[in-house]
Amino acid sequence: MTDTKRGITAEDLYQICYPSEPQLSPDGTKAVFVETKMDELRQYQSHIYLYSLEDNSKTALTSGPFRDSFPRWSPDGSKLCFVSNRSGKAQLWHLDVNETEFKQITNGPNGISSPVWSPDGRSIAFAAFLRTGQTLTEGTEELTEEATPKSITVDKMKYKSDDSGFVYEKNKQVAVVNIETGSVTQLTEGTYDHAVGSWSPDGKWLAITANRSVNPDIQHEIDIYLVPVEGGEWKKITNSDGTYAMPTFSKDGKKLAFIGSVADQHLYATMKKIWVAELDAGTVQCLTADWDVHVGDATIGDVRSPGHPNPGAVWTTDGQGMYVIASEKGSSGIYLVHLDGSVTKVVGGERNVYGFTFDNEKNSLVMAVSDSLTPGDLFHVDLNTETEKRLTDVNGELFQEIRLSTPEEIWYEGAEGWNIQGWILKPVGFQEGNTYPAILQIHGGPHSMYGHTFFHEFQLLAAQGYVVVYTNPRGSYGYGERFVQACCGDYGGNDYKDLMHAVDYVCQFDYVDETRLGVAGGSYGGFMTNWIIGQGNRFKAAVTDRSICNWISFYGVSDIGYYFSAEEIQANPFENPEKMWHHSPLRLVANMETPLLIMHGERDYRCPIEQAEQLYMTLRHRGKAPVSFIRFPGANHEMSRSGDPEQRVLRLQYTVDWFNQYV
Ligand SMILES: CC(=O)N[C@@H](C)C(=O)N[C@@H](C)C(=O)O
Repeated sequence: MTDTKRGITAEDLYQICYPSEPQLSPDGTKAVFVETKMDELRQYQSHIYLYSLEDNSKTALTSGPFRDSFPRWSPDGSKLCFVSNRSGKAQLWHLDVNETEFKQITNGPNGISSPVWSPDGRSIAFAAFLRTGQTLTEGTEELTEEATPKSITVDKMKYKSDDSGFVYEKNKQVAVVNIETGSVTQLTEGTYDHAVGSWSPDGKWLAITANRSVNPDIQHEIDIYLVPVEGGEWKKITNSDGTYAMPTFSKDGKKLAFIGSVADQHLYATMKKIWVAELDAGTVQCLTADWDVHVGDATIGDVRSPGHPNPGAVWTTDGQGMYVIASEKGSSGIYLVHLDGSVTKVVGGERNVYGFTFDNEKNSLVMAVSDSLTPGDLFHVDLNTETEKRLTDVNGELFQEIRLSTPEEIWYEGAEGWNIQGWILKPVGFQEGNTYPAILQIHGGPHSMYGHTFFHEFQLLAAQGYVVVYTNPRGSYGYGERFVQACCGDYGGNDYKDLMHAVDYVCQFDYVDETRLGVAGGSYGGFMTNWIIGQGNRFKAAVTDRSICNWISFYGVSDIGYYFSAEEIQANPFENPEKMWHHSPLRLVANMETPLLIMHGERDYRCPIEQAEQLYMTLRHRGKAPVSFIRFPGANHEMSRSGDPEQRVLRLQYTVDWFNQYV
């Protein structure tokens, strides 16, 4: 039989869509969710869909050239609210399920997000960005930046952020809107960022989070507060000793569960735990102190942007535990954490669960899942019968014509004899007896996790005839706290060796042509790519994306530079510049002879483009190896995952062309 399927292309990205934010109706008979895809103009659209679990029908509730998100059922399931930019800015909209008309509820000057229904279904709490001194209740003045301000006074250290640009003078405030009258009560103010958590079951309190420390620039703690909705004294639940998020009330209102980690540890390399506050006793306890697993989805892919709203800790009906997403050995699943600290896996498998939702009685759940061959779909799980059913196949038609490569899991010995997990994608159309070039892919973070999720770029390289090797060196999530922290202060040390051992490991296979190797990575993965080509000429070509090459300048130009370097490099430019320089690939430029493609977004505030400029200039000046520099105007650090679709496709094409030319 002839194989009529084809390999995936860069342009297939325009067709790939994914569902997110599933929300089961309280009675468990239907689910709403967001489906994100690109339109004919290659712009993103997100719409709200309704899936009936009774007749398995799928209906679009919204349409048009808009971004709709945050669908949320009212507690009795008769109404829906969602956030949409259909009137210009992201505002809260309301939809009666028996009617087709939407009603706009908020008119905040700068848009809103994160709606949460009150238990009586009359009000909705939400978050809104406001300029210092600006309120939600007075006027609707636009918070637009002057097109070209004549000057900007910077007096904070946290004055810019990769996703929001310049954030000086703006803060996130929490408010409540009455959906009948539209009247808005702003609950928070001041120069602090606040986030909505959950309502107490009696509707009197709102649990929120905020960093209200004296100096938020250097004090990173985020506390949980209870704010009385009708006004009055706040209650502080945590003790400014960590970063805590997503508080949820137990059904009896006596406890709060939340996710976080204590402050005396690393901000980025500390696994998140589950905490419970007993509100009457005023105690806070970590439930999962002995569970060496990260709570949250640490998986990294390239179809969705990370950080989709996830439900946090969802209490069981008997209040004896809570369901959460956690990440282990390349998979993320749903776990039940009991009040005594014991943990049961509820939904496992070699896959990436990136969202879930329960009905009121916790009889069933709907989850959003990706795996190595599926960008994302929804599944229903009946917890009583323990049966699982696939609800959607959003890319079914497209993927019917595409031949994907199925990854093979490997475990190999890294530095110091550590056991390292990784995967090999063989080329599409692989034939025994042939040899193939191989590309080592390195993830960023470094505290994230490659795993059982869809990676378009890897499939594209496999379709182009490459073996793709991707592993989780030390520093990755999924293998316990010691493992995730093991690269801190040692960038380019044993993390580098773990990666090189992966290359040694795959080069044992007859089908790998060890004279034709390439290496690629983004962000920390870009740092490591630069580091690797500074060590020698083992690779024929390299592609470094949104990379870091000089920690001394990164410290001052990155939105997180001054504290990220302190934890990750364990140095700063005024106390130990030698260490900053020691770990900088720019130091190794005299050794670099590998053809290098440098790609970088011009509005990347995480790893600003000056990093790419320094590397490009020195390599060009030295003139020993081909180097090409592609700048992406307007693109930020998330470009490869959620940026302009045409730029994403171009980036993939440049990558393939570079490897095809030099490997
Ligand atoms: C915490 C952080 O943003 N680290 C960056 C240096 C990084 O490596 N980011 C990764 C997740 C990326 O892929 O962009």
